[in-house]
Amino acid sequence: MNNMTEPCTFVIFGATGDLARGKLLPALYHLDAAGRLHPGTRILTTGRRHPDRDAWLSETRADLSGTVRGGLQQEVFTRFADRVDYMQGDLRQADFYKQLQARLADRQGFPADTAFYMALGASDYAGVIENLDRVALLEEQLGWRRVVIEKPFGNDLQSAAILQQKLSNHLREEQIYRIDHYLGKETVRNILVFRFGNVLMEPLWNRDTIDHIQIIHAEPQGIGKRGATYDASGALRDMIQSHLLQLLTFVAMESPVSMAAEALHAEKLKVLKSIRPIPADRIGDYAVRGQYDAGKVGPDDVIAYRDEGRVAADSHTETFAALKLHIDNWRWAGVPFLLRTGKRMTAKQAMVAICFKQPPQQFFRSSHIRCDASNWLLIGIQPNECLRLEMTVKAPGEALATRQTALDAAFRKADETVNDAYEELLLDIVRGDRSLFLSYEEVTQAWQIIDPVLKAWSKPGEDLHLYPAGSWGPRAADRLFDSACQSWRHTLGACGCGMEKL
Ligand SMILES: NC(=O)C1=CN([C@@H]2O[C@H](COP(=O)(O)OP(=O)(O)OC[C@H]3O[C@@H](n4cnc5c(N)ncnc54)[C@H](OP(=O)(O)O)[C@@H]3O)[C@@H](O)[C@H]2O)C=CC1
Ligand SMILES: O=C1O[C@H](COP(=O)(O)O)[C@@H](O)[C@H](O)[C@H]1O
Repeated sequence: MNNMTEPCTFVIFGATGDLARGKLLPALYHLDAAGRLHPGTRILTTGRRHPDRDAWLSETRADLSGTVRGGLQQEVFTRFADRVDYMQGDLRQADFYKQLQARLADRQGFPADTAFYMALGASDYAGVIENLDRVALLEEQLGWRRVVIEKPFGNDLQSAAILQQKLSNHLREEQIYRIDHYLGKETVRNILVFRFGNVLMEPLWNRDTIDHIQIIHAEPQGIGKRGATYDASGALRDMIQSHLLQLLTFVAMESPVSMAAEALHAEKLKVLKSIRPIPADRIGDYAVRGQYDAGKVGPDDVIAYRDEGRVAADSHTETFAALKLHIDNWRWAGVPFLLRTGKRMTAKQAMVAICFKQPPQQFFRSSHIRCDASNWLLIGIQPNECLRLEMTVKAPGEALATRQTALDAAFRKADETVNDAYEELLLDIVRGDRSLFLSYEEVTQAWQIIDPVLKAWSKPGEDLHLYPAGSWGPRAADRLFDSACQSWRHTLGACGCGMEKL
């Protein structure tokens, strides 16, 4: 067994939802398969949709068959299923907590150390925690009690403050794990290693050589069955307030004094604090919103966002958001950071794309500046995890003709697998390691940045651009660039890293 943790109980609220089905349960299964879950660890899942354990388990088995690496292994699934219990109920009803308390208290093998996981919409967190405390489930006499809060932490700056106030009535800060699964991704943590484990890039990593930076997340999926949760959220809250701003901090921060939680939090917070506020009267110059219309993703015809289940027919919730930010500090003055995310886009790709400035003199070109002569560093996060450096080289034959070529570096060897983000983070919770979880200050600072945009987008308006499903989003997002030479990067393309796709 490798890195096995102590036995504990995971209680998952929202275990019938998209997050649990698509990410949390596969992560727990993978940990079990790898012998990283203690044999005594138990999982109590809750939801409304299924009446009993059998119904929940049968859906979970079908889900896992489609999601786990290397296909479902019956032996592992049997062991996994033996750990799991399910409780149906409405978590807005007080009775639910009495039943939960009874289920955990009769100690049907549930270890006392317990992590409560909120795989729920943001508006439910405070109520659940208050109720857990009411039935004494947060008391720590017998073992630790930790609460995992999914992003977004609140709905805006004000509600985040209210949520924090409510949590602190029931929990010590050390019990709160504000999760952002992007920080659990190995390719995201590799940004820190790439930056601070090599001397090569540091002299170039600033305003002198960098033209602009793009932080991109595109996915072809729509919102599936999570209409109710997503329609109350939107792309800005769902992806930018958390994941993309966290990626930005990794790209932009100064070297921390160590990789310990406080040191990382401090450097990330400095970056967030240096971001120039977006002026409320000029939102359109800095932010573009869109919503997917019907279209074609690959070979499939797909419906418009407004026709998805549990979405308001006149919804103005954005499924695409793009933002231009400036970091007003010594290193980054004058370098725009462009963030873009969208659902029902052409293809899946998350990456950081760093565009370097044009050479000061064009020896190998006609006198006018050519847009395609920039060097790019592309840091693939998923599914293509390659590191790619695009540069200008001489084209064979013609005198001084040039062309672009790429140096590709694999993130992993072909026979290595990369753990899911949630695998590591779930173990960190059990170990009590909060270094990859967010501080409250970071969360509020991130809300501070996007709050003016949220306010402007809370109303319907002509600035909500419909884009066909299967495209790269609305063309209006192009207007965020400062120069005609700048344009969005979409994918890493065929990266010659020799990596097999997981
Ligand atoms: N989906 C993803 O990939 C990711 C999501 N997140 C975050 O995770 C959270 C959950 O998202 P997601 O799973 O997508 O949302 P879903 O809408 O898919 O799931 C919501 C879950 O909450 C349950 N629920 C809602 N109301 C009640 C209630 N009154 N009583 C009992 N259960 C209830 C639902 O149960 P039922 O369906 O049985 O009614 C369902 O299990 C969000 O905050 C999101 O931002 C974070 C990272 C990734
Ligand atoms: O937090 C979320 O993330 C997923 C995308 O996660 P990834 O690891 O697959 O990139 C997104 O689909 C979801 O809407 C959002 O809530």
